[in-house]
Amino acid sequence: MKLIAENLSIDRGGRRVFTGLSFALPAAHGLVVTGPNGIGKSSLLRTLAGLVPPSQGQLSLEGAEPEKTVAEHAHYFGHQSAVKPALTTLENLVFWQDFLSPALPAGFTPQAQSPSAILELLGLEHTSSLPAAYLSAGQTRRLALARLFVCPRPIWLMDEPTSALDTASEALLLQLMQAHLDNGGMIVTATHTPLTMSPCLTLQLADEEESPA
Ligand SMILES: Nc1ncnc2c1ncn2[C@@H]1O[C@H](COP(=O)(O)OP(=O)(O)OP(=O)(O)O)[C@@H](O)[C@H]1O
Repeated sequence: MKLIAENLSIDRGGRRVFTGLSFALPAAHGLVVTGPNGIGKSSLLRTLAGLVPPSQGQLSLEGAEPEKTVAEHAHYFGHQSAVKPALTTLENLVFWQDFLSPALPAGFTPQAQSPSAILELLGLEHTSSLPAAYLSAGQTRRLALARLFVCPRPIWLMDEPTSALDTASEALLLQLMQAHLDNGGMIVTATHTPLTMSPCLTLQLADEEESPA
């Protein structure tokens, strides 16, 4: 399995954010996208997630389930947590498990976890019958993360994944990210915080006008 971006251009609000971006990400690899504020890291992740269409260029996933798009092979873990506040934490996960369809291309074989098992793993079991509106910011992030485990998909798109997490939760997140790579998954993450994943590629976005000639 390989995620390939060819000659991508992305526009936001009528302005070109970047152009001519290409990369290839093999299975079981992470890709850390770095660059200054406003350079287009979140926009790239949103394009990979199918939320912002590219103005030019192509995305493809070699070795994918043929009837599914790149976005249908991906989980998007963005700034907003996609948590329904009126549902309990358990109901949130049951909803996502019913709503999302898994993608299990060759070489990617993790089992879906049950909502209650992943709540326990992420230290949220005591909140299972609590409306998600009552969770703290860090607990809400952990619930958003739990969604990635109830429906296995090989590509994780993670925008500043450590935000709002305490030190222990951040360490657990890094372990889970590494386990995802070890299972043959891929992670594209935009971050200002150094993250340890192995093997890992980097993609530095830079303002073309400020790049050396
Ligand atoms: N919905 C939108 N409408 C118009 N412009 C937008 C929209 N979303 C983002 N932009 C613009 O696109 C550019 C890239 O934004 P983006 O959020 O991708 O940057 P970023 O590299 O992730 O920044 P940061 O490090 O601050 O999170 C910025 O100039 C931003 O103002």
